[in-house]
Amino acid sequence: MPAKIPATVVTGFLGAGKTTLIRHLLENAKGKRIALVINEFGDLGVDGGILKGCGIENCRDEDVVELSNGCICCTVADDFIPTMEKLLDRDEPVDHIVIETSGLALPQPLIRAFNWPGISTRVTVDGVVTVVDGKAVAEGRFAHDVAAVDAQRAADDGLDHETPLSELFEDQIAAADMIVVNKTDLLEPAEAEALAARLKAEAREGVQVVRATMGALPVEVLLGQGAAAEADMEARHEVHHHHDHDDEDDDHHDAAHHHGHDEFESFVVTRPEVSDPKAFTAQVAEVIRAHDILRLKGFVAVAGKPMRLTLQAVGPRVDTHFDRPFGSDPRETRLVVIGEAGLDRAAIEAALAA
Ligand SMILES: Nc1nc2c(ncn2[C@@H]2O[C@H](COP(=O)(O)OP(=O)(O)OP(=O)(O)O)[C@@H](O)[C@H]2O)c(=O)[nH]1
Repeated sequence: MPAKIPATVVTGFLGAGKTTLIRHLLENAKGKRIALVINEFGDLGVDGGILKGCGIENCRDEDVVELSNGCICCTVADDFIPTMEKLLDRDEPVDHIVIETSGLALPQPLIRAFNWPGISTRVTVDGVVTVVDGKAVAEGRFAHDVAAVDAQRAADDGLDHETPLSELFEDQIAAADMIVVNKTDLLEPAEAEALAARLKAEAREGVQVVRATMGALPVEVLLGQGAAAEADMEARHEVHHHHDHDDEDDDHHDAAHHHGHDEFESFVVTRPEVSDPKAFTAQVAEVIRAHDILRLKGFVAVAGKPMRLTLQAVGPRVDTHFDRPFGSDPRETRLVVIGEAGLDRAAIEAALAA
């Protein structure tokens, strides 16, 4: 039987730097043929848009596959498995598969999917790489205190003291083989070191914690971990208490807390060309602040410029750069807005159109 194809799962909270890390990996793949599978939150396909046509030599458009919008634990049978099978059935096999999970997805259901008959004999999870926004976590935005939570749980089993965001973060840490403390350029060296030490203490035994800027890590560090993560799911248990009840309580499968993604929503805002990109960026920053938007990203059409302006905002920080000509895509501004459920869509649309 041929050796299993290794797959690396890249997970991490919204805007932590997953796409940036993958881009760096592709640019430095040293001839390795890598296929990408992308599971995005929001229906705009920004990450696919950034990675497709990225101009990187050994990254061909057909090597980038986007999964339909939605969480993998719901779509595994009709979307994820067929996508993987198609990839594995190619005449020219790839050397490695990299899967970018949605920044709001639990990694565990995806890893578990590798045990499905049909693919379990052909592919293995080489490693789960959890990318952390070092700046955000150091500022305590997704901070959590595992010891305190455990103490609360011990005191009252029926209570859920966690917010969805911190649960998600803990699940991503629990699933990791490697934790990348990214955005260290925004931290003092001592802060980055302290954060790395803290995450190491919270992670499973033996998990590597590395620091990075713009996800720049050698391919040898990221790939080839040989973890076979799908085979030791018990060690990577979800923090979410609801998964403990899955067997006895299947009726509640649709309840929001079962998935951890219904607490979030996203929509796309479309605008015509923008004449003053600086002013528009400031406007975006203001809207983010006013509406507690978690993540906003997409492409801006700037009057008189043939290139699209990529706009990326993580919390209050907005980055922009021109990436490539619009090509056959419509010349318009399209932004995906992601936040916790209850976003005031009409007000956000109005504010972005002002
Ligand atoms: N200063 C700084 N910015 C970074 C770094 N890494 C990524 N970024 C920026 O952070 C923003 C988000 O990066 P992405 O790579 O798109 O993050 P992501 O995790 O793929 O985001 P989602 O797909 O929305 O979950 C972009 O504007 C990046 O340029 C870093 O190390 N330092």
